[in-house]
Amino acid sequence: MSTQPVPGPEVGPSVPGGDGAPARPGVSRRGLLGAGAAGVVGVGAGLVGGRQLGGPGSAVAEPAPVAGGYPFHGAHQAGIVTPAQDRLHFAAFDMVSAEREDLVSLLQDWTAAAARMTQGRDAGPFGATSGPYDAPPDDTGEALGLPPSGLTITFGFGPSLFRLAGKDRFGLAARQPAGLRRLPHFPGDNLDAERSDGDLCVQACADDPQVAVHAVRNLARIAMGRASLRWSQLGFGRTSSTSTAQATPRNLFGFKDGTMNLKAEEPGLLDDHVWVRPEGAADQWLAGGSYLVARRINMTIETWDRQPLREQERVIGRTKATGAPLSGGEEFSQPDFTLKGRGDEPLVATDAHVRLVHPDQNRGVQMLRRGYNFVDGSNGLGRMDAGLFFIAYVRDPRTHYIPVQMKIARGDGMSEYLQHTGSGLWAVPPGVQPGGYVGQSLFTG
Ligand SMILES: C=CC1=C(C)c2cc3[nH]c(cc4nc(cc5[nH]c(cc1n2)c(C)c5CCC(=O)O)C(CCC(=O)O)=C4C)c(C)c3C=C
Ligand SMILES: [Fe+2]
Repeated sequence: MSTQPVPGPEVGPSVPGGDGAPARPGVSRRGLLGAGAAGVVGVGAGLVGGRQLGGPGSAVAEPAPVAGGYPFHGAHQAGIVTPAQDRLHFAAFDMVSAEREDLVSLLQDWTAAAARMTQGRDAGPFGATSGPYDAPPDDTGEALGLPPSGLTITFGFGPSLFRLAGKDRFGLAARQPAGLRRLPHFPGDNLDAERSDGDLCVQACADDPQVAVHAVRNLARIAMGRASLRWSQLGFGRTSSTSTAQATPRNLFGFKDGTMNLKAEEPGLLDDHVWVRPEGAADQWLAGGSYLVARRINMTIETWDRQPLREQERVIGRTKATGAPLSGGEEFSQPDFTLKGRGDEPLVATDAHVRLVHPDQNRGVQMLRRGYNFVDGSNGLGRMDAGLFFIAYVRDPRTHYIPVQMKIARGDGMSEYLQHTGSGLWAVPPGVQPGGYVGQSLFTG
C-alpha cells in the first residue's frame, strides 16, 4: 500500500478548481527558489545543489541548482557524520498497523519523501499548492520558498519493532540484533514513558528549524494509518562538532562540548567505533549502519548558575573559557589524569566528567555525539525545563554506551545537576541506494 498520490492526466502544476474556479498555478519549493536562491551558502563539505522538476506532468522548466542540500543516497545514512546542523526535530513513532506490508510501504514512502525534502523539494510529487483540488496536498507548505538548509533525515528501528511483549509483530524477530535491546535502567533515571522508546525514530537536522519541523510533520502525515507519532523533541544549538571544520559549540552549562568528539575526517575511528560490524545472521542487514542512543537529560541550570566557577570547572574537568583540560594545555590537548596540584589532589578530579568518560578509562571506546540543547518552557516553579538532548552513534551499545552511562550514573560529579527524563535505542540501517528504500536489507535476503 502506498499513500503517495498517483498523478493522473487531469493534474499538474496548474490545476483547474473542481468547483469551476479558474486554473490555479501551483507553487513548489524548487519553483520558488531557483536562480534567486542560488546564492544560499552551503553549510559544509559534501553539499550539493541539484533541484529537480516537480511531479509527473509538470511543465515547469528546471531551475538553477540551489546549494544547501546533502546527498540523500550513500553507503551510510546522512545525519551521522554530516557536519552537525544548528537545529533538530527528533521524533519517535509506533506502528499502528500490524501488517508487515504496511511497514514496508511506509519505509518506501518515507524514503521517497525524505529523498525529495533533503534536496529542498516538496514532500510529494505534486507539492503544497498543486495536485487534485479535492484532495489534501501532498506537502504541507510551510517550507515553500525555503532552501534545503542542510536537511538530513536519519531513520532508526527500535527493539519493539522486532519483538513486543514476546510477540514477533512483523516476522522480524529472527533478525533482531543482539545489541538492540531496551536500554537498562540506570541509577537515578527518572524516565517518562511518553518521552521514551518507539518502534521507529526519525532524526531531522537542518540549519532552519522550520525545515526540520516541516520534514517530521510531513513524515507523520505520510505515516497516518500505518504509524503514529509517539513523542518528539526539538533541539537548538548543536552540542557537538562532527567535523574538524566546525568550531566547538557550547552547551547550556556554558562549556565547550564536542572537543574530543569523533569527526567525519577520522574514517578509521568511525570504522572502529560507529559503523556496525555484523556478528552473525541476525545483524547482517545492519552492515554499514549504526546504533543511535538518545537521552533527554534535564539540567538544573538554576542550581548550576549558583556554583562558583571553580566548582563548575571541577565538575567538568575543563576550563570554561577555552575548554582546555584542567591538567593544562589548550582545548585539544589530552588530559593528564596523573598530574596533581594543591593538597596532592589530581588536577582533573576523580569524579570529573571528562575523566569518567575518557576512552583511556573505558577500554578505549569512543562514540560520535550529536546532541542538541533544549528548552521546553518552564515548570511553574521558576525553573526552566532545559537540558541536553543527548544523541550518540555507536557500533555496539553494549560495549560503547551502556558501561559509560553506568559509570556516569554511579560516580560523575555532574549527575548532581542532571536528571534523565527520556531514553531510547534504535538500530540505524545503512544508507539507501537509488531505487532502494531505507532498511531494505532487513526485509530482503
Ligand atoms: C554516556 C555518555 C555521555 C553522556 C550521557 C554525556 C552527558 C553530558 N556531557 C556533558 C558535557 C560534556 N561532555 C564532554 C565530553 C564527553 N562526554 C562524553 C559522554 C557523555 N556525556 C564523552 C565520551 C566525552 C568525550 C570524552 C573524551 O574523549 O575526552 C565535555 C568536554 C568536551 C568534549 O570533549 O566534548 C563536556 C563539556 C553534559 C553537559 C552532559 C549532560 C547533560
Ligand atoms: Fe559528556
